[in-house]
Amino acid sequence: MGDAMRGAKLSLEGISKSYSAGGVELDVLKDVYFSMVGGERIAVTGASGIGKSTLLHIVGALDRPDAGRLICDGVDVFAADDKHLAGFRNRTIGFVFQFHHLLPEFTALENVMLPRFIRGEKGEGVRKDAEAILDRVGLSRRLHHRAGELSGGEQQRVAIARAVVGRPAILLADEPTGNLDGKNSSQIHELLDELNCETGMTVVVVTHNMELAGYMDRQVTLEGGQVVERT
Ligand SMILES: Nc1ncnc2c1ncn2[C@@H]1O[C@H](COP(=O)(O)OP(=O)(O)OP(=O)(O)O)[C@@H](O)[C@H]1O
Repeated sequence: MGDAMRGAKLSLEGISKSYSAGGVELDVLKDVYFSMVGGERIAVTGASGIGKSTLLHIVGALDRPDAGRLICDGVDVFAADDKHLAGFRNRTIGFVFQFHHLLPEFTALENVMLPRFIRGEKGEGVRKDAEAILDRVGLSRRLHHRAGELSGGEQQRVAIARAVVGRPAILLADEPTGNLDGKNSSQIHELLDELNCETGMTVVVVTHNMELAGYMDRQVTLEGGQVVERT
């Protein structure tokens, strides 16, 4: 996988986020303070609907908070204009969604090359990197399968390959095993662990699986709009 990635130092300082829907105001995140150092593996747990995805979307700059700052290696992320924000998302963050969001008509290889094309990179290097990372996640024999033809576990591995092909400092995974059986679920967690070890990238995983959460360096729970440290 070439040169090592490195986790970034990231802090949330007084982050708040509310939604209003149907005349009801919902305060999902309330003045959240939370820091992570580079290379940590963090599990985020909490009841359904408590705000885990909301938190992850803000950490990944997919959504803006109503108040508070996100500081990444000393830079105030949301103070930047949309162009720089897109740059942060594209270069610093890798995002794995619960339902992978692959393009079903495109091959595994094309899906993994896509983020690099979006960055404006092209050429043989992009293909080689995509092939290498697909090999790394055990899919060297599925490069030219359409994403829609792969099994659930294979699709999620392609999604992880796509998230890390740009060598992000931070990998955010929102219930990446939510739709997988126990064996596939363990394999995905092992893969995330190995990538963390090999590259030094920070890994933040939202999971309902307390046993898998127990293997992470830190476990935090979202409760009453706050991040509570468990370990
Ligand atoms: N765009 C939105 N507009 C209005 N309400 C929203 C919006 N997005 C989320 N919510 C509400 O905010 C709360 C937190 O949602 P979120 O998806 O962050 O929870 P979660 O902890 O990830 O849930 P789950 O474990 O079920 O995936 C929920 O009650 C949800 O209904």
